[in-house]
Amino acid sequence: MARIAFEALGHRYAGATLPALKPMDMVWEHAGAYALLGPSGCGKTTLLNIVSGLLRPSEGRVLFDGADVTALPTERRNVAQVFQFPVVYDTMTVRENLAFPLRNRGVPAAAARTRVERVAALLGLTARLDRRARNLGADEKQKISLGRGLVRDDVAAILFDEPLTVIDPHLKWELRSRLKELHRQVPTTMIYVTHDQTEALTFADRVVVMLDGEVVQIGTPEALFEHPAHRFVGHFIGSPGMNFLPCAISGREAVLPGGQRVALPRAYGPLAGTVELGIRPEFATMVAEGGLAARLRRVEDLGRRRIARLELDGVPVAATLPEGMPVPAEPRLAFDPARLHVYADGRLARGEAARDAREAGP
Ligand SMILES: Nc1ncnc2c1ncn2[C@@H]1O[C@H](COP(=O)(O)OP(=O)(O)OP(=O)(O)O)[C@@H](O)[C@H]1O
Repeated sequence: MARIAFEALGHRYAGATLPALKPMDMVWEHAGAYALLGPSGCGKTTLLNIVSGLLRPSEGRVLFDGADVTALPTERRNVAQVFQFPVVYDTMTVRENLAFPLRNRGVPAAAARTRVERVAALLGLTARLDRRARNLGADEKQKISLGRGLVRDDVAAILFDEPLTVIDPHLKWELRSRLKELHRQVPTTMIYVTHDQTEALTFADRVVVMLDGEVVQIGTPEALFEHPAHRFVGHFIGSPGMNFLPCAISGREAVLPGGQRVALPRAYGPLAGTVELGIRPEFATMVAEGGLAARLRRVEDLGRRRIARLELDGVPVAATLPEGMPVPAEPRLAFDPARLHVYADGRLARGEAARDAREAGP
């Protein structure tokens, strides 16, 4: 397993006007489970291919445990890769397929057998071990691909590129949990590319959120939920996503477009660009009295909770309608002050309290 560091890493494809990756510095720790999450075209595959050595970056360096691997081809990086579509030898049995990466490395037969059987058990392939791969369905072939990626325990990293794309939806949940379990048992640096937030949040200890060739936040699933560093993270993570209300900041208050005022947990200095108040629907609650006046558009019953769709000073807002509360005739909305964030041009603004704490740090 390796600690992977990027130094001023960037990439522009030949002839492209915009960079696929903007210059970035970043570290992925030993044995971490990382997910690269973002919409199509944000640069996830480009970054993964730079890590695997399939692509040489146009700028900067990649280090594995401090050693510069930027110019090394894939076969000299000691990485395992699992792609979207199965890569299996049809004429071999499942056991032979799984053992292949071990045989290639000269792992003794007894050790290889133990390892193959362990991985097969984790992926639910035990009963199929002596079947030819050719006779299996797409799901099972992809499980073999996953197994071949996971079977060695001496790799620098295992790279997964949307590995559950061909997997049947009901199996996806199961495989996600199995991969997580495998990471617990064999702590290897794992990098998992996906555009699916559920996959990223289930698998990863740290999620790397990308947008337009930039890493906009690296954080635990909790951090992405509690403190989205970028408007995009607030919107992309969570269902429904975070609410954003245009506002003006006046000391410790946000003034909404219709003039209603919201008390803030901290003061903000002058902010440039478009300023917005961010609040997750989980922390915006309909109340019987007090709070802010709003107009109710509709209520969505999601089974375990009810989401009210409102307009607050003309801006659409999703909020929580507490269990048992009748739909009010005159809707009022209260925000949990500790959960309010302010964004300037899409980026989280640090308030005075946060700034003081940072300055007091080492
Ligand atoms: N070989 C290439 N030549 C030129 N431009 C490319 C090439 N491959 C990717 N790009 C561009 O680089 C940007 C990043 O692409 P990349 O494939 O890394 O994104 P992604 O997040 O993996 O998207 P997807 O989920 O659709 O694979 C996109 O604008 C894409 O069009």
